[in-house]
Amino acid sequence: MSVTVQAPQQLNKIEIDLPASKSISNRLLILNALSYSPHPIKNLSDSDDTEAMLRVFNSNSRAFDIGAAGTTMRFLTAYLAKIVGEWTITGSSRMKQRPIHVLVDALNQLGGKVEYMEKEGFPPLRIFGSSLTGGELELPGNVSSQYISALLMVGPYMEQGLTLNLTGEITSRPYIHLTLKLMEQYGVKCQWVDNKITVPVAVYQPVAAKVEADWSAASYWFEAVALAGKGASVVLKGLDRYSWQGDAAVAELFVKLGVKSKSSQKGLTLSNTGEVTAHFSHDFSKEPDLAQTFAVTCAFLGVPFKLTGLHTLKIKETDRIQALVTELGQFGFLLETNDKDNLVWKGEKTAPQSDIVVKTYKDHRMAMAFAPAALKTTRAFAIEDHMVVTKSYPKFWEDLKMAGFTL
Ligand SMILES: O=C(O)C1=C[C@@H](OP(=O)(O)O)[C@@H](O)[C@H](O)C1
Ligand SMILES: C=C(OP(=O)(O)O)C(=O)O
Repeated sequence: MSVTVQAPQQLNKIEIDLPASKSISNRLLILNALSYSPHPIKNLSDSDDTEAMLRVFNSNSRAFDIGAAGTTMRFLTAYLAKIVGEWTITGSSRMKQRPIHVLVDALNQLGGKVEYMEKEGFPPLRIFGSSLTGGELELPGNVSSQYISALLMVGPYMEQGLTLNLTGEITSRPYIHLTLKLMEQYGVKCQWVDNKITVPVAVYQPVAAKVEADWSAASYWFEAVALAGKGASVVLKGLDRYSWQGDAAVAELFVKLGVKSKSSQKGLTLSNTGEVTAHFSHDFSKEPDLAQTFAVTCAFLGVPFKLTGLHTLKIKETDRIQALVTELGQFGFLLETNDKDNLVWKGEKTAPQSDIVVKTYKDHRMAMAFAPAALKTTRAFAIEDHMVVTKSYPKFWEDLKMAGFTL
């Protein structure tokens, strides 16, 4: 299935109810379980990734399939390693290509027993849950922060607590910070000094927690306002400028692409100032999920760019570096990359292909990053397998329609 996207003439007086953050939802589900919380979580995400986590918690089975949800796979692996019993956990074909050995090695060193069921280093896993001894451990911090968050949340229940010495350049740092802040909300305070994070032996205190709106999802509305031109505006209801989500950085970053934002009682109002930078460069190692939004926005605004810090993009839902090169290429943008950690556009263009169908590669962010580009194309284009958006933003297409897009 695919959808053809046509944009409205203008974007004005639009109000959007953003989805709840899947990152916060999936952390709170683990923390609620570990604290035996009687409180339901308010505003829980309705994304596939959170549904996958809920299915596990509501199941009597010992064998779980979490689909394409990275956080669910990583957080549950650590969680199940401390719940007595024998468990298996698998996922989509892509999930079986996303490495997990850093986490598995760590759990096995901390007294756990986790085995690979197929390919060494990748899901599916067999987990023999028991009490974990814990202690001090060296761990690469430059592959995925999700391994670190997974271990930290279970850390207070390890016999000796947990001390992680992170090696390499720490990637996706704000997500680790988010984990620590939520753990603190449940009464466990850790210490993070330089590359060392220390988790005390402790017991979580249940709290009535509420999930914030998702800042990564907000990025597609910043993009739409940027591409719609001067005078465009959108209100993102209930979005708070002060958030522990690292992707809140999108607000500051989009100022360079002509979008300013202002908080009000309603939420955050985005408006287009018409002031756009001549060149955009940024290191996305703290906000990897924003890279696609910026690549597409800059290209369609005609702003040459250099995006760096993209090393984790190759092991996400798809190889996002290659996917961007190929799909922006269909529109005539000639991108360059070292195929490792950067993406560069020097402003070179050729004629776009006719009858473009954007491939999404089972990646929600490919669909959502390309849809607003319709505001800049003279011919409508299609997006393939468009319902991939349910991974994080199930009502994305409904919201676009509300904003005047024709699908
Ligand atoms: O902890 C989290 O909630 C996430 C961490 C990031 O992954 P990496 O740490 O693998 O970069 C991010 O890309 C993902 O969407 C959500
Ligand atoms: C990378 C992402 O998710 P995950 O790693 O949790 O599958 C994402 O949502 O962009």
